[in-house]
Amino acid sequence: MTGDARIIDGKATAAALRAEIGREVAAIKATRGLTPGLHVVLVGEDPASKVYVASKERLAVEIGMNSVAHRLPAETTEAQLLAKLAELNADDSVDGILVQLPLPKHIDTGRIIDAIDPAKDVDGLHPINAGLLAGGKNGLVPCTPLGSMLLLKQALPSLSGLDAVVIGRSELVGRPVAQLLLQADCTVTIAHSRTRDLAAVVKRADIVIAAVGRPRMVKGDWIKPGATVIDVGINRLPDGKLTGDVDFAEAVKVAGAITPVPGGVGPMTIACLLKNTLTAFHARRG
Ligand SMILES: NC(=O)C1=CN([C@@H]2O[C@H](COP(=O)(O)OP(=O)(O)OC[C@H]3O[C@@H](n4cnc5c(N)ncnc54)[C@H](OP(=O)(O)O)[C@@H]3O)[C@@H](O)[C@H]2O)C=CC1
Ligand SMILES: Nc1nc(=O)c2c([nH]1)NC[C@@H]1CN(c3ccc(C(=O)N[C@@H](CCC(=O)O)C(=O)O)cc3)C=[N+]21
Repeated sequence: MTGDARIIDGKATAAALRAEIGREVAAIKATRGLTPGLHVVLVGEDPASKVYVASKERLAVEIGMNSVAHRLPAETTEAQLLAKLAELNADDSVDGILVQLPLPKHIDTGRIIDAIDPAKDVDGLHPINAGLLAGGKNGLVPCTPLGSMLLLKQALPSLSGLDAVVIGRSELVGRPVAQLLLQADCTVTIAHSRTRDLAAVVKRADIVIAAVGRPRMVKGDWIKPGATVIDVGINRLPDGKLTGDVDFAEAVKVAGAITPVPGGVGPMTIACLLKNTLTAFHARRG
């Protein structure tokens, strides 16, 4: 492989996906007088979370959805948060519920996720949705894995038989993206902090999905020439800039195609949240 990799444009792909969803929302309004509704619950004052929630709210409004952010104080108790979720579960106008993570330490995240109606769980984190995905039967699929797969399929029309390495095994990203790759008939390896000789494991891969949370950890000489690299990492450097988990400057010289940070998986995550809200709307309200 000579020359630089093709840069996969997540920003443009996400904008196109949002425009398509916007047209569907408009059609639902015109023909049925209904508006899909997304509700994001934010507990506390985490600055990064505040920015994400504002961005989700703005983009949902832009495509014509009802978008409500429930901002609760940091001292909200688990019981109060469960009561808020019960209220949203019972409200027929609420199609999607997302509880922004991380939650304050005094709240048990698992208990909160379990309390979301799986039919409204647009983050795809409820054990029912995770279980369906593990069984190869999709319910609501987590947004970042879904967005990563859409970008991957843009670069590689056929994934069947390819070697895929996922670095990271979190419930939010690594595990579900590995399930989707398996569904697409890849041979999947899941690497994590105990993996021996990560560089050699990555070197075998036709597809690398990096979801680690360590800035520029994946080096250019780990990448098989021509491989497709999806960088999920969002790391803020001391100078305020964002960088991925892949050393982009090095990897772009070796890979066949690569996603940038920013402008890669991040915008797709939000577009897929809106897509999941529409999917949840149709599944519940026809
Ligand atoms: N683009 C987007 O929309 C989103 C981006 N992100 C970003 O993706 C990244 C991952 O997020 P998330 O999955 O939530 O993170 P977690 O911290 O939950 O998981 C990180 C995973 O990486 C593994 N890991 C850590 N260090 C190493 C190492 N040195 N070598 C190999 N594996 C390692 C961990 O292994 P172990 O299990 O053994 O501890 C763990 O499985 C972060 O940068 C996050 O900001 C997250 C969500 C959305
Ligand atoms: N319940 C829950 N679900 C999530 O999906 C979830 C979460 N909690 N907590 C935090 C992480 C992180 N996350 C991002 C979404 C969009 C961008 C994004 O759009 N990033 C832009 C840049 C934004 C900027 O400049 O700050 C980009 O990569 O181009 C990033 C990160 C969703 N998360």
